[in-house]
Amino acid sequence: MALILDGKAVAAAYKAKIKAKVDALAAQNITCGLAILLVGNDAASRIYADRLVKLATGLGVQAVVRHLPADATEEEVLALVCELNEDDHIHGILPMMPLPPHLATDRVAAALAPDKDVDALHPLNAGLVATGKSRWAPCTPRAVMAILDYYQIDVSGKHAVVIGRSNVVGKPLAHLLLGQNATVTVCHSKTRDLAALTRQADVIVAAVGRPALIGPDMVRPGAVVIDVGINEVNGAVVGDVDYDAVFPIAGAITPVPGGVGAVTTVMVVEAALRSFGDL
Ligand SMILES: Nc1nc(=O)c2c([nH]1)NC[C@@H]1CN(c3ccc(C(=O)N[C@@H](CCC(=O)O)C(=O)O)cc3)C=[N+]21
Repeated sequence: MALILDGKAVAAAYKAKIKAKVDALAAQNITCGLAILLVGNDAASRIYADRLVKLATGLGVQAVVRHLPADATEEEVLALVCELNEDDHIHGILPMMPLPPHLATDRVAAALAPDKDVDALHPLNAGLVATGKSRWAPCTPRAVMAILDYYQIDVSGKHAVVIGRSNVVGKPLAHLLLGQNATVTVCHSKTRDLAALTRQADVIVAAVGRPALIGPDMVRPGAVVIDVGINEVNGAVVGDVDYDAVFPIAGAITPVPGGVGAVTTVMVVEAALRSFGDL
């Protein structure tokens, strides 16, 4: 029987701090603005954008979704990024990943104003995260670390196995875990015998986007299982972990929904507010 790591409880602690900050800004007639740049129709990105707009609005932060069609040209995307960079009412910009394959993610990332770059996509910010010099890692890895911190799960000296090597989740999360003195293994689609590695893990983080990727045979009894996946299956949102099967074996586990995702959205609003100083 696993301890359920409740993302909503973690989120609540941050929401209170965000609300205080937003109220202080409102007293000065300042409204924080977040722009979500969505190109195409990725399911996880749509779910995320909807959640973000609801959360931000509820907290008094103005969130706008700028939606471009899946066949938008790179020039159109870059022009929109430039417009948002120059818009004084916009304090944070979040381009949803993945971008459609015909777009060069690197060039879009490099076009972001580094100060408005909510998910540390700009190479300057990514480099600072990799060298352990930035408080503003991408929002999903920060959400994972916030959950571990809230439940006082110390990763120092532990073996963390991260599955997924994206620039928004796997890679930066590996850096954050290293910063907390974990021994980190990063796995991906070319990894041989994934189960042999996950069975050695004290902490498993699944960030792939494949339902039921992690089954009970892959988890050492007592391991901490963090599910970053957001998949739509028959209209329901599920993660990358076969939750019901893994729950009896794990020591602690994040549900989906109500786990990492519930904290990630709060991290975005926090990051949008960062130009106004620390919370
Ligand atoms: N640059 C970038 N950064 C991302 O972090 C990123 C991205 N692009 N593209 C899309 C994926 C997906 N993603 C989600 C995060 C939270 C929820 C979320 O709030 N989930 C809630 C509710 C789900 C529901 O509606 O049931 C929950 O898990 O409790 C969903 C999806 C972030 N991603």
